Amino acid sequence: MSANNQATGQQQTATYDSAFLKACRREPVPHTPVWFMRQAGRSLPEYRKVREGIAMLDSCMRPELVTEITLQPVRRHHVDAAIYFSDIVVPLKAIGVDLDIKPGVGPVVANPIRTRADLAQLRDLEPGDVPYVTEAIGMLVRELGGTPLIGFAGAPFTLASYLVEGGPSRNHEHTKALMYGDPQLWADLLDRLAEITSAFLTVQIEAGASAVQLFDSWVGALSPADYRRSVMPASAKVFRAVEGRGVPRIHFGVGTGELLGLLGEAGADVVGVDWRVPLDEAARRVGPGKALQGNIDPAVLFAPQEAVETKAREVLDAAAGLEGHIFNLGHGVLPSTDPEALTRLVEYVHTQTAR
Ligand SMILES: Cc1c2[nH]c(c1CCC(=O)O)Cc1[nH]c(c(CCC(=O)O)c1C)Cc1[nH]c(c(CCC(=O)O)c1C)Cc1[nH]c(c(C)c1CCC(=O)O)C2
Repeated sequence: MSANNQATGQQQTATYDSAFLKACRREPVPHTPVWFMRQAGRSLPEYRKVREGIAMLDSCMRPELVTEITLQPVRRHHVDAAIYFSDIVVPLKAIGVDLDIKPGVGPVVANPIRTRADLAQLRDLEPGDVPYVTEAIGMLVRELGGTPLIGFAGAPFTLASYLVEGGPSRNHEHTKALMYGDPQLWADLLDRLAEITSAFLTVQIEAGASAVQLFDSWVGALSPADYRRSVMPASAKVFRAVEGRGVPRIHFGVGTGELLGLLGEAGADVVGVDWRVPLDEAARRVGPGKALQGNIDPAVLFAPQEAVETKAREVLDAAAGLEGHIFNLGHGVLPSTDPEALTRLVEYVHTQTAR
């Protein structure tokens, strides 16, 4: 057995009975598991301290720093899972795409992809392109013990949006122009991205990640018909590539109320829900055989504790009949969130649901 496979095996054994993985498998849980999207990051003073003077993308390539940042919210909040500290554009950077993450802006791409010739920027990702990922996950698996590590990647549509627009976009106009105007080039672009994303998730699983989340953050901009025709084949390809490894697959996007059924159909074991659709209604839209993750509005954390608990109670009540529920926010932790409000929320959910 290779050292990597051994790490994978050890991690899967140590974490198998965790509340988080049980909920992903829709088995009974000792308490509702909790983690937060963007739990590692600017809301934590200890994060801001270790990141001082280090650019975002550089920090993602330093295994010891990645390990420390990934562990910070686990230590502080006692969440039920860690999420690997990285970014959705890291695999693109690793294959040589000229891009950067600008503070307060997000990913910015030097040469946007809009023609067939531009596709040449996207070669296959090899494990050797991201040695720091394998190394950091190996360290994390040893440190985390029974706490599962979630690996992640950006989904083809969301990555395409950054690549085609050249940066963050409100209306995704260039992306949609390509999707509607040149369906063959669009399909080829998404297929390339599916290959890269599949390879990136596979590296994380082989290094010891216990679950993976595919972030299609901006796909809520599409109608169900367009999603099914122009995006779902590529996302489904990613889910098939990581199927059958005993590693649950989570699928999440913002504003995807009308797409929830399709997000599940694409191949997810767990569907992430934002705060716009209550979980009981989300369960009807997703159908049986899938767990749900969510879904308190991240802005609620700015209200007094009592109001946060009222909202958390509503989420737990709506989730009462679900086959499997992982408590989370409906999108990432906002940077100016009081970290103590997050710690108290974890404690509230754990005590309310202890069985
Ligand atoms: C769309 C998207 C991106 N990156 C990601 C997504 C999907 C999730 C989502 O919908 O929020 C995913 C991501 N990015 C980051 C993580 C870390 C793990 C975690 O969730 O704790 C994860 C899971 C770190 C990060 N990625 C980024 C930061 C902030 C930069 C910093 O701390 O210097 C962090 C902690 C940068 C980034 N990268 C991106 C954005 C929009 C930004 C924020 C820009 C800004 O407001 O400054 C692209």
